[in-house]
Amino acid sequence: MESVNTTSDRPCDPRCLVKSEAGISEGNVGQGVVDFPVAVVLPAAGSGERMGLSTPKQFCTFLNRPLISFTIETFERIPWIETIVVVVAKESHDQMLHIIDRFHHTKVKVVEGGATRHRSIFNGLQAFSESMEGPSPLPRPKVVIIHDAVRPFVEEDFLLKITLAAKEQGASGAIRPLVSTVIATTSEGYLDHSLERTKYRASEMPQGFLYDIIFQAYQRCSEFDFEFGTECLHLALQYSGTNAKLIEGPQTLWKVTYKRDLAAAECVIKETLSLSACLISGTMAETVELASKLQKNLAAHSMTLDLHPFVKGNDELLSKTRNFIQISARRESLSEITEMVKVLEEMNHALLYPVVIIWVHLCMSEEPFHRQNPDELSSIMDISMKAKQRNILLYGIEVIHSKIPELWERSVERLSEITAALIRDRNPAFTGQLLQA
Ligand SMILES: Nc1ccn([C@@H]2O[C@H](COP(=O)(O)OP(=O)(O)OP(=O)(O)O)[C@@H](O)[C@H]2O)c(=O)n1
Ligand SMILES: O=P(O)(O)OC[C@@H](O)[C@@H](O)[C@@H](O)CO
Repeated sequence: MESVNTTSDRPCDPRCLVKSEAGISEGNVGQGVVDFPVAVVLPAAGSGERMGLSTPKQFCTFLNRPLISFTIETFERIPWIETIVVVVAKESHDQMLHIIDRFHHTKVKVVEGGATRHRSIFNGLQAFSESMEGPSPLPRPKVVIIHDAVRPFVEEDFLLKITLAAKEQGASGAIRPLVSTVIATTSEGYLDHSLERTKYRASEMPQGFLYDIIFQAYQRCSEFDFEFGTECLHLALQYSGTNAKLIEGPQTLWKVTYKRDLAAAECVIKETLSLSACLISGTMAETVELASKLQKNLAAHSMTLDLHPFVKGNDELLSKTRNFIQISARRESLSEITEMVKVLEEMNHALLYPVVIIWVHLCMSEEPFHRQNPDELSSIMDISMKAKQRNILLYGIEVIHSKIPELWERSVERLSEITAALIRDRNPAFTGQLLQA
């Protein structure tokens, strides 16, 4: 069992931007309501056979991070959750410690999993219990949340509902409507009967329990349960006589099981990252006009651009987004981009999610920038190569300020489309290029 640092030094989770727009700001949902210790057990010792990859799915990466890191981040941001126990296979122990260190995760303890999910969960629960052998136990929680490590999208307000219901009822669980009818088959592989779908629900995660109830259930359950069971709520009912309160959760609770689920998870995160951007335009009339047009056009792509000067130390502003668009007509502005990269690196702003910087060069003459300054092209590439190593993706776009209104409008439209695509896709392949709008 290992412990790691307990301070958190990270900018806002982009997914909380969604909540903040929905009026739910991170971190104050449960304060004052949860006045008892809460811990989480994340079973993550599976092999991910259905994913069909050599890497267990919890360690498959997207946006330069393993799936499990996104799930841990969700829980470590919640102030009323004290401890996160991650249960991994013995052979993944060092890899898990590396992930914790690499992404500065907090509150995390790592314990060894078992041959089945129930055995892994029980091992996780035992981390809180006195035992003759082994290191000193973690402080015993009043409520323990059990959540599959391969379900990265769970929101604080739903976790609060599950936690409070578990405190009151002894057990609680997330459910979702079935999307396919459940049928029973004969031994010959024919239809025996179908279940009336309205009477059934899919059991999802998170689930919450009074710690003593679920720990007792695992102490009493059979070898058959350990070997073949998949439902913690059943154990609580069968062995602790506790009937779980069922709470319908959002559709984002899905479990990453197949390859398509990994692609879907990446898509959800990218969508959330692209909701906002910081737009820096300087004071020149033409750049201010272009910024205003860009802001209006990107609103049509569901992107909110806030016009702000990029001020070092303005952590409140910088923590709100991971997208920065600098519009400039001056050649020297590349040095400003270098400074921006330096500030973002010092803030570790790209630790968890790739940061996008788009340098828009407004060419006031008919002679494109790259013809006027051929050596600058290599500078953009050099700056972007270094920035990419720190998860900062730098793109260049050149737009010529045509005197012909139709040409100018068409260029602005193309600039908007390219900008939206770069922010949304965050494709490292296009970094360092000077694209033409
Ligand atoms: N012995 C096991 C088996 C599963 N799990 C965890 O339980 C969660 C849900 O299980 P599942 O989706 O079935 O994961 P796998 O067993 O890895 O997937 P598969 O059945 O495709 O092999 C996952 O986070 C998985 O890592 C675990 O901790 N210990
Ligand atoms: O069954 P699997 O091992 O694929 O995954 C575990 C799921 O069954 C479980 O997370 C929910 O059904 C709730 O118990």
